[in-house]
Amino acid sequence: MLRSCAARLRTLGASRGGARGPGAARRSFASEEVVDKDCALPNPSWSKDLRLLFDQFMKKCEEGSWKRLPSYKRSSTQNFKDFRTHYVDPKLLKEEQMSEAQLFTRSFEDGLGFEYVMFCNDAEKRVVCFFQGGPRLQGVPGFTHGGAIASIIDATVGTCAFRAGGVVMTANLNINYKRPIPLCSVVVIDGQLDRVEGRKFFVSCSVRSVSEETLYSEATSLFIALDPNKKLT
Ligand SMILES: CCCCC/C=C\C/C=C\C/C=C\C/C=C\CCCC(=O)SCCNC(=O)CCNC(=O)[C@H](O)C(C)(C)COP(=O)(O)OP(=O)(O)OC[C@H]1O[C@@H](n2cnc3c(N)ncnc32)[C@H](O)[C@@H]1OP(=O)(O)O
Repeated sequence: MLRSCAARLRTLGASRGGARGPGAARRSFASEEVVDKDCALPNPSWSKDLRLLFDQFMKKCEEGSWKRLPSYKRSSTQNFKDFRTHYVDPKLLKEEQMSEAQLFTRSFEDGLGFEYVMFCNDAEKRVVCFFQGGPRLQGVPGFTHGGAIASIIDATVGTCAFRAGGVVMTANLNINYKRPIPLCSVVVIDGQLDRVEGRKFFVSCSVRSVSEETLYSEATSLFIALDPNKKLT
């Protein structure tokens, strides 16, 4: 069992699996069917700016070089199950806690937390994230909390590393906060895989205003592809 999981996790990098096709993902959960909504699609809380950027990049997807990445509160893909089986020590986690587990950046009601959509261009080794931070992400009055900015940066550069290297974890994330991000504004996070050294994936990104006039933050990061033969805990 573990060996086959390890083998599947090893191939995850090649398949760059993880995300499923667009639309809802179905999971049978006890008797009723749980339908996980694809959160990377417009909802009424999206501003005009966010919708415009979404429409622009959906057109690029039609041209073929970019791909929209679906995003769910919970992932029930085989990759995710393999990750849990292989790396999560059952003694550390209680089942009832795990049943409540959700992706942190997808754990807020529409419009209150992280509203975002990511597009990837594997040929250019880039992931672009359009992010609208809601009112529950306030740091100093009127501006987005630095930890919330770090979370969406981690998710964006992490997705960039994941597309190239499969199951990765953040080893290092350095952020220079240049200008505060006004709460509820839309920003463009442009992630770029800079180099790969063995299991080390170096990814950088900028966080800019929609007009590109304001550079809010810049970050560098190191992600490590997990070694299935090494325990995490
Ligand atoms: C991921 C999902 C899995 C399932 C996928 C399915 C569906 C999901 C779909 C999409 C997912 C998309 C993207 C994911 C998005 C975001 C990812 C979020 C990631 C996180 O939010 S994750 C939480 C925070 N993260 C941690 O909780 C990690 C704690 N940490 C550790 O668990 C270990 O630390 C680990 C595993 C990182 C490495 O451990 P290890 O034993 O495998 O590797 P080792 O230590 O041997 O280092 C190997 C080489 O890296 C160098 N190195 C290591 N650390 C360094 C550092 N800090 N600075 C400079 N160099 C460093 C060494 O110096 C050596 O270099 P050299 O080879 O040259 O000697």
